[in-house]
Amino acid sequence: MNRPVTTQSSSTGLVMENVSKTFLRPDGAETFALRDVNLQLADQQFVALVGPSGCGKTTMLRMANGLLQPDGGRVLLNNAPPVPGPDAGFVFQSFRLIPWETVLSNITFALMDMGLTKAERNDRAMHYLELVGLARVAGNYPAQLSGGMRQRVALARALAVEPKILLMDEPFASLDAQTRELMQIELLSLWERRRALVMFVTHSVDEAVTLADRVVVMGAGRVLETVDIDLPRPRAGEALRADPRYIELRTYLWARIRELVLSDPASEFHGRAAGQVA
Ligand SMILES: Nc1ncnc2c1ncn2[C@@H]1O[C@H](COP(=O)(O)OP(=O)(O)OP(=O)(O)O)[C@@H](O)[C@H]1O
Repeated sequence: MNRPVTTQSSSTGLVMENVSKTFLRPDGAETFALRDVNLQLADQQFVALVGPSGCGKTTMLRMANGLLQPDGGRVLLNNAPPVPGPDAGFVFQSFRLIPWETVLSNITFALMDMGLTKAERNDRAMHYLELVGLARVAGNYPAQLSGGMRQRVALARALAVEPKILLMDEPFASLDAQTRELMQIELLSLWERRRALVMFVTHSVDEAVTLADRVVVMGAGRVLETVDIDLPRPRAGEALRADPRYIELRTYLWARIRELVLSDPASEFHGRAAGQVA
């Protein structure tokens, strides 16, 4: 399973070549967020990024939509440097909805700079609200919705711009276990219907294996390994979790991440034996 980074002949998708990024801390010290990252992700692939806290996952997402520029190397999205805007849809753990706007306006607002008429913006927003099953709350305000509903609105907003790449930064981490599983099923069903390249950051190995075609394992700013998830789709529920291949992939990835955490001097678990951490 310890495979090198694969290169694909397709020129669409996301390419990172020798990408490095350093941040300056307030005390003047340098933090290496990404070091010499090489990665090629095919269009329409579902990719999960996993790795210990601070290993560069969010930095990678921000590079993928051009919000951050590399200090070294280059990033290409469909053969051109990514530019912040409608090429990418972003979904965050904290939803980031505008509290004083209705659900519908939260989505139409994201469509403002796309050259659409007001009627087209409304139609498109309603279409995506229907897809996530929330057309009935279009006139509500975010505070009137549950956490799961808010995240579905955020998802509809990101999908409504019909992005080339969907960037999701721990989007389901703040949801309860049942809602999280339902959101995973919903996301996969939306993705099956309208494919885009998805980069999905998660701390959950189960979530990564359930959702992704490929899991990118990161540690200390580097891509350490990519693992292909060769499980059949659709994926969900007990049958998936009982699949011996699922268990094998999950066990392998969990052991890999545990090893990274235990060997990270910045981790509170640094130096503990693997058996001491459940
Ligand atoms: N704007 C910034 N200024 C200074 N340092 C930063 C900045 N953004 C990220 N870093 C540092 O870069 C490193 C990588 O951060 P990043 O947020 O990409 O990690 P992560 O893997 O997403 O972490 P987590 O899982 O905790 O969200 C960390 O050491 C972080 O402190």
